[in-house]
Amino acid sequence: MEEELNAPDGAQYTAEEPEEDAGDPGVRTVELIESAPGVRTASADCERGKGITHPLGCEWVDLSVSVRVKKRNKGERGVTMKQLVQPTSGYAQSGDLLAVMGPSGSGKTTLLDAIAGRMKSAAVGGSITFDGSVLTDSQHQAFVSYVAQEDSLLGVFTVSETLRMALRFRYGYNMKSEAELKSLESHALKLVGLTSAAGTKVGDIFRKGLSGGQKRRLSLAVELVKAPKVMVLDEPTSGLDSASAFGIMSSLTALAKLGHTVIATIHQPSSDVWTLFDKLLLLSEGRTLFFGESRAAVGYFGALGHQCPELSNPADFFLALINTDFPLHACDLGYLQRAYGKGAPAAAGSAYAGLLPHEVALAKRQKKHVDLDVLHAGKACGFLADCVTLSKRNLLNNLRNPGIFWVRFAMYTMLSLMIGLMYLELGDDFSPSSVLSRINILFFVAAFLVFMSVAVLPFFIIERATFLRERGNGSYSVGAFVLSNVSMALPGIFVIALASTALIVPLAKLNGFGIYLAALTAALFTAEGFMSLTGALVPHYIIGIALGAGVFGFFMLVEGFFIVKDDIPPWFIWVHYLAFHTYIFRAFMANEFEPIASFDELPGGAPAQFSSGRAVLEFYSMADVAIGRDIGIVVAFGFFFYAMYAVVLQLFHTGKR
Ligand SMILES: Nc1ncnc2c1ncn2[C@@H]1O[C@H](COP(=O)(O)OP(=O)(O)OP(=O)(O)O)[C@@H](O)[C@H]1O
Repeated sequence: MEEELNAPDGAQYTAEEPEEDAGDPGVRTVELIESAPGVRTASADCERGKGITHPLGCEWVDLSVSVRVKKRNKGERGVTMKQLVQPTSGYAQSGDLLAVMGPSGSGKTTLLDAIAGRMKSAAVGGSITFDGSVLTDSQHQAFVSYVAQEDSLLGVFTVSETLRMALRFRYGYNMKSEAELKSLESHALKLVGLTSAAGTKVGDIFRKGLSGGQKRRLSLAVELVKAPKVMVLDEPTSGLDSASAFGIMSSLTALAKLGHTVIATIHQPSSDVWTLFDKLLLLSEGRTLFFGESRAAVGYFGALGHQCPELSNPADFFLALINTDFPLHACDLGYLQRAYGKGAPAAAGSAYAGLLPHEVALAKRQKKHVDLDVLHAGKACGFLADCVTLSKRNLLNNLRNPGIFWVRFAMYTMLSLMIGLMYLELGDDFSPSSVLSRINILFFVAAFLVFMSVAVLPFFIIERATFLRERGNGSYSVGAFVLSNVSMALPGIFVIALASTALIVPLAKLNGFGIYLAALTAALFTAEGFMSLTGALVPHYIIGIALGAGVFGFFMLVEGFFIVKDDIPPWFIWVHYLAFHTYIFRAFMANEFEPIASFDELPGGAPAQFSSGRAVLEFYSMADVAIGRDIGIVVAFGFFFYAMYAVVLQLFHTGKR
């Protein structure tokens, strides 16, 4: 079972030397994986390129990335294209650890995103092939795992639970036994050095958990357990101390030696880490200054007149050389670019320079198409299994994250108790003034309890980052995500509505407990659907809260309380129909007033304004209320919001940038 972790395509991974592999004199043997009994280790089976009969990972030819930017010059308007990455060619094959280095802003992330197929709005030129084929989006997701620069983990889960869920998304429930899953989990933990932290919670704003470096390592392990063929990592060592950085890079090297292709950007590798790289791609200002065997880089730059001093870390030397932001040691970049472009590096035996190394050419001849069986192995479970995993996760997350359920539950309970006490035994009072009290309590519940759903938005937006990562890596579909969100939101909503109803209705002695509960549950369900949609539409929760509050405020204004429907100006009447608050208020009003046959007369025997509950409903233009239909409309709005939420996620939250 460890083999699945270690070998992305076990069938193609043998201990035999490939026919035409000339070997590599500069090979290092890596003994880094502490293997479980019976697990092949990197050192036992393969050195770079050896033992892998299927050596081609990915190749890019004349790859460039451009984005549209507004023209900046005075008097000029419109947009122009800005090239973030100039045409560059290269490859990373099974067994390789390719390090992409360059100063900040040099285009490393952009290049990585392009290779990993994560560009949405940018124009990507040239070609990128994996095992000789151009991949579709879904093939990309199965073939390539991407570890982004920012960690996006759910804070309420332990390290072990986080990995278990990643395994469930990969294997579902029938493919692996509990023992096999446990073994995969513990092997991944060993690889990233988190065994002792297996039971530690990731941590969030409510609780302390893993350190930044540990989170980084967990993000890596989450992708590692899926055994992807190609791993693309943006700054896997950022925030780590030098020993941890070396540990992580060692694990990645070992992984590469077992047949994976590993491409990673790295900012400031120590000299120990530098020795682990197989290949190096050096970028500055979006231009490639070097691509080739990392051990050839010192000689290459030496040949161009930039000799790395003895006992210096070559990584530090190169980065200082090509950093134009702080040009303390910076050289003439133009010269290096021209030299690279002219093929000077080929002479140094280091550059791609349009010449495919013989093993890549061989693999291209042997294997023209992507092995679809391998790709399908990337995701071995279906929609239902994903729904089960996501539902379990949502339920636990809702229960464990105080901000999602418990804080709201406490707020609703306290407020409902106050409402119940404020309007104590109102139902026994049939004086003319009780009409106003009844209408006010119902408006307050319909408007303010719904309004409080805004509080959940920040958590939706925090969790969106996790969704983006998982969707980008093909863990599950939008449908499974939304369906499990909806189904797991319902129990919490029902409990909150029940607690609120149980406090308000008996204390205030209102009519129709069951209908009141149904209307409040529907209202909270729909409000949460609206906030989910809002959360998907806005870039930041502050904007989302402002937007949600603004819309809810507007809906309250036109729901028929502050101004009766017949008096709403024609230019706003459409909002009255669009606002789901309207239907909640109508259902509450009908539920309360319909059963009241009469109200008391005014003191002195003068008739009151409203003789009966029916008269109140008529005054508020609510004579036509059919409670079931109105609650049904609220629920329909809820499903509409969730459907729109799914559409927005599908179209705009693809995990690409
Ligand atoms: N959508 C965009 N529009 C305009 N410029 C962009 C866009 N995306 C990135 N850039 C610019 O492209 C350059 C390269 O960005 P990129 O994030 O790839 O750099 P990087 O080398 O990964 O930097 P760092 O090491 O700091 O993460 C930067 O100058 C950045 O401002």
